[in-house]
Amino acid sequence: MTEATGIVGEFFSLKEDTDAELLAMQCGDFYEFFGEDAETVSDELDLKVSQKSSHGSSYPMAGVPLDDLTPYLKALVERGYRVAVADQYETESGHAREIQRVVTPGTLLETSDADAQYLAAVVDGGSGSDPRYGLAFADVTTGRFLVAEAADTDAALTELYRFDPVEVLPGPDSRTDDDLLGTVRERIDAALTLHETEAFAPKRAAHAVREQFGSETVERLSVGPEATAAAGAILAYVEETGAGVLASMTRIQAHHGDDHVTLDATTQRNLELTETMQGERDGSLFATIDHTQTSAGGRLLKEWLQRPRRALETLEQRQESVAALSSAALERDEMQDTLGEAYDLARLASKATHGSADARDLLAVRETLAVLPALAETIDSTPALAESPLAGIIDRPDRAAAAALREALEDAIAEDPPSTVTQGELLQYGYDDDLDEVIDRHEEVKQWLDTLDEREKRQHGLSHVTVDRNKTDGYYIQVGKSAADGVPDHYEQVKTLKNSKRFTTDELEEKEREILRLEEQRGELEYDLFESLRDDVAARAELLQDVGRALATVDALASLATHAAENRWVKPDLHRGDALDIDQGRHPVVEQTTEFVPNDVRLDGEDRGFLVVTGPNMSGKSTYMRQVACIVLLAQIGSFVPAKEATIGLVDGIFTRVGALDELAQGRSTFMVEMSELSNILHTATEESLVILDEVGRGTATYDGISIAWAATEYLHNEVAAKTLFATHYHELTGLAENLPRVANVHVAADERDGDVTFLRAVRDGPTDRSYGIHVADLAGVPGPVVDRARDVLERLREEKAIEAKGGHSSDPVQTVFDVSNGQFRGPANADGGAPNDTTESDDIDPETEAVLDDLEELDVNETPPVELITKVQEWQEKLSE
Ligand SMILES: Nc1ncnc2c1ncn2[C@@H]1O[C@H](COP(=O)(O)OP(=O)(O)OP(=O)(O)O)[C@@H](O)[C@H]1O
Repeated sequence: MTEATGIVGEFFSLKEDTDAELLAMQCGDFYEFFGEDAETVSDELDLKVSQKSSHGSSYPMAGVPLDDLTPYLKALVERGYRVAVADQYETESGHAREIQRVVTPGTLLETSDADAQYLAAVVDGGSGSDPRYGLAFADVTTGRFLVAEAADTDAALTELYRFDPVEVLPGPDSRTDDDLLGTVRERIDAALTLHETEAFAPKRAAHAVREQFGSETVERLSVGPEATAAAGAILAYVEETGAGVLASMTRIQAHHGDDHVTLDATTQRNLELTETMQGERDGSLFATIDHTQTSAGGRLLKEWLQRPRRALETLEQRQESVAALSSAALERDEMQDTLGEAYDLARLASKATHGSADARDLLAVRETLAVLPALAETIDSTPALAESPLAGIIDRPDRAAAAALREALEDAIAEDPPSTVTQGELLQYGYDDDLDEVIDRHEEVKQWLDTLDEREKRQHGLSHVTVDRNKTDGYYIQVGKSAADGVPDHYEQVKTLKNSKRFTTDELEEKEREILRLEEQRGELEYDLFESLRDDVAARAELLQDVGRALATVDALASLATHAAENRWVKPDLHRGDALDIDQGRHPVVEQTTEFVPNDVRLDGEDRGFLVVTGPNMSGKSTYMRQVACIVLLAQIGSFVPAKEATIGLVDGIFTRVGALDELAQGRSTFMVEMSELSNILHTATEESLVILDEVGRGTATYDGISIAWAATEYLHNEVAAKTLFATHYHELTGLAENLPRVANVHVAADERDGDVTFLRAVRDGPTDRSYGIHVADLAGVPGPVVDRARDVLERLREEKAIEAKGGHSSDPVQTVFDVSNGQFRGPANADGGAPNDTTESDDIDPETEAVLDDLEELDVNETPPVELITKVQEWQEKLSE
């Protein structure tokens, strides 16, 4: 094929200069895609492909009209493409084209989605075995910019999951980090972009960050070189893609994991914070409690849920506001109505800095600025609200500056401006003297033209006269056929129609020239004035962000108050101790759709820190445990909680391990996932954490499962000492309460009468006596013979098996035996006259088994890391099966 020339050749040569996957090149009134790009675009967006010939070859071509590019770009970027845009501009010798910007998922400004749109960078600065991460997150649509640090891969993933970026820029060392990137690919729906490595170079990055945010700010942040490199890389990337929004990034904030409750990625998913396990928004905790009126308020509330706080003072302040707002129903309604008038100020600020805000956007800025004093008025005139922290929230932005900007816009922008910015009618009369002069003259000529028909009728005794304009004929006087013969001599005919004739006159032509000139003059003058007004607004980006933040905060608090008031939620008492006491708690999401049976939860740091939750399948164990996690989480965003009364000791992290639904599809064995999640919890949870374990050990053979569950319980109890709820079908575990001082049993009650099970959903102290699993199988329609056979097998298992168990006090291990046949513990070891390991002396044990038993005896469970324990158990199993 011969080399393409002409515009196709130009397209390919521009394409070579960019690493974007697609190129849209302006050709006159269209943006065109050629070659493979045309085919991709046509497949994705259903565009028609035609052929363009160049130098004897033909090339696929697809195009979109100039004004329609934005929605197409948006659609392509949302499908994960990076699209370069080459604009055409005039030169002395014709025109030229140049790539002005590259639109990527993280730099797309034209989003209509209310969600935050984070661009993330992650830099690994540690050594191979000791990684240390720096992260930066920027939302170009709102100017929000944060840096964070993470001590290991899991912590880095937790932050990434928390911010849920749409595009991730891995630093040079992170690109080969399969642990990190593999999980990012699996769990986060983000485009991975390999940006030039120089952008991550420490010196260059630090310089960029100082230039953008000022040296002082950067020093105050005191983050390590990795986080600075990540921040610098983001700045370089935003600049290079040509998004033109750097000016809206007015502030850099450090996100300190320590201020927030640790919520690892798995937990965020398990608790269905922002979407359900099936990926739906509806049914998530966020969707349930969201009554915000503005998209900024919704974004903030979601951020609160994803980043619950640890600081008691912050939480109590939020609680006070929620309490005040929930007691003042009428005023809250009024404030929510007022908030309904607000637009997304942070996004408008970004549009202004980018130069894409039109007059309607500035009008939106003006209207939203007016919301602030309106809210302040309601707050000030309502004692309960005025005395709450709300008053301070409203006063935080510079209100005088906000009022001044609003007034400036009030005097400037026309009441109903068009969406184009080049054709005038954007500004009010009186805003600018020169403009007023043009407007006066323009109006005068318009007036002259508007009244011309009447004058012509009167002066020349004509009937059926109209004056109008169109593209081909310009201004004309149209006279009905019957009167057309009587027009004066100076009328010059321009066109004959079926029922009329069109004329012009010298005077009309002159006025036409004048009005065109005035229109152009007015358009240009207004555009210049508008641009400088827009620049003024852009220069106040930080103020707009402050006001936007204040409105969003009030909106989010009012939303919490609304939900609390409508659902009878109560204000929890927060404290720094261990006790968790929930009286008649409910699950915040399940209670919306079910006649919910409330349940109590009581945990303390002394004799009740670990609850083993048993109960039949389907009885409500998972719901109960999730309810506890959700209530604690809600309390730590400052919300009220679904309960009659609650006292909540603040936690530093919430960890969950619940049944994995979809991991198999992602190519990892369920059991492997289960174990790595367990391992993460055992390593990371602390004494101040809340741990929720649902059926740990289920993914493997029963005895493996029990052993792991058993060992994990001991470790969590003895070493970690976290507040834990552990639901299990292994009834053997209920015996642990006898040996481990902080373990207590609770069960979800069911009533069995005449072979029928009724779920009571009530949680009671003590273990359950049966599992009812076979009953559920029966309920589910498993064939009769299978159910009967299962009963037989169960019976036999109960008769034949006994499990050896080890108690808790590491200094003085207690040997106990749980006898499944009678559901009782036989320990301590020699309580029934013989130690369980008496059996090792039996004659028929082979040497391999004996070796395993010796090994087992020697192993100190409390001193052995859980993962090693698991490996050991697997080793023994293999030996025994040999
Ligand atoms: N307190 C409650 N009040 C009303 N309905 C409840 C309550 N708790 C649970 N449910 C309902 O009972 C059903 C089963 O609950 P859940 O999944 O928590 O049971 P489970 O004991 O964990 O089951 P399995 O052991 O089979 O996993 C769910 O549909 C849930 O909505």
